[in-house]
Amino acid sequence: MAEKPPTACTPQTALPIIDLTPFLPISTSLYSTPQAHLVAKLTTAAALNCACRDVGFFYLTGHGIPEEQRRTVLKEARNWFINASKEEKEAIKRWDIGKGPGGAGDGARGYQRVGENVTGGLKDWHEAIDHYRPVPPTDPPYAPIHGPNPWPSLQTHPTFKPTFESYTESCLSLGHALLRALSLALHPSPPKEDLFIEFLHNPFWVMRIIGYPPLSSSPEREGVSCGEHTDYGCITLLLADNTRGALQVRDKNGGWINADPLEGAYVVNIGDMLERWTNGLWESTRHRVVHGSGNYRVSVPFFFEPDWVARIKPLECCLAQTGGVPKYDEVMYGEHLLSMVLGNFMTVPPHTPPHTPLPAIEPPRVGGEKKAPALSAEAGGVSIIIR
Ligand SMILES: N=C(N)NCCCC[C@H](N)C(=O)O
Ligand SMILES: O=C(O)CCC(=O)C(=O)O
Ligand SMILES: [Fe+2]
Repeated sequence: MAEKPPTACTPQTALPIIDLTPFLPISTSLYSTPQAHLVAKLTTAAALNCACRDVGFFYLTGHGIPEEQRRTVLKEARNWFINASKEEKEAIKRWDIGKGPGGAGDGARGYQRVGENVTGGLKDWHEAIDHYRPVPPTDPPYAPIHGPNPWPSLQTHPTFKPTFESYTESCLSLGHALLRALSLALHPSPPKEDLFIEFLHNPFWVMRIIGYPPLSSSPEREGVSCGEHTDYGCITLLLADNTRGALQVRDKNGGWINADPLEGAYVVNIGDMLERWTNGLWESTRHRVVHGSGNYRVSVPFFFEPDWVARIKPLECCLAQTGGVPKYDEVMYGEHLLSMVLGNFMTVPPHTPPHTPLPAIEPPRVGGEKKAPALSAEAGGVSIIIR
């Protein structure tokens, strides 16, 4: 008789490590019986439930994406940020809605220079290329986020586009596998892996390719590289270079945990839609980037999201575990994303120094219980970091 999977959680002071192997397509050949396979899945699912409930962030191993592919993605990203000229960068710039050549511009896709992103009313100290799932040019529900994505020139960077396109495919497969595991984590008995299938016919996705110059290179030599926020969708698969001490995660006591890179693993966190589906059983955990060391840091978060038109409200099995009263209004995922994304940019005069407080903006939240993030309280780095 196979061993029973564990049920109790142990208290966490660091990010838990979750092995997804039992949910990969190859996994069927790894176990001697279907029963042994199920036990392995339930063991992973139980660990996932604890990780999502207690921390909201975890390291993911056994994810099936080759190390070589992950290294290549980071190499391409770094190469472009370091070597592309100012003109090459501006050639694929993001435009405010309708402000690009010939009325182009979706307000989201493309290159963003250092200081163009804002979080909680403050400028972020990073540059980035944002890509979104390409959608047909006139498909109404997606307006104004209509594709395609702008790519660096094939002449100067011929391997960039194929590298990121094949990486996107890998992340989508991984996203589906992880959502099956999360389903089982919420519904182990009887075992149910398909809670999310109806929301994932055509999963939306967002990929940010981010370059972080050292904060010491900012005119004010302080502030944050990316302000405190939650992510907007299902799950974030974070691939980052080996810089330590940059990404910080809020713990349940209001302190910060360093989410340093772990060789071969993804850093994964849950987003706003999972908080809503679970009726708050799993919170979409706040995090920020404070890149204090002297190198140029590169990261590539892949946001695996529900269908654009999916209507998200607490799931029955989660309501049953949380007193039966929904804490969140129903929301269409695409509307939530739009309201968040369009708040990420603000046209500011070029002479404004980074990290001067901008006019306060209320981050749009549809329903839910989240408070607007504090505008500047965290920027001075007064919080305690537990290592
Ligand atoms: N797609 C995602 N999650 N992007 C997060 C970007 C950083 C936070 C954002 N400026 C904000 O104000 O929310
Ligand atoms: O660069 C990182 O480590 C995290 C970036 C992030 O949180 C985001 O883009 O949403
Ligand atoms: Fe994030």
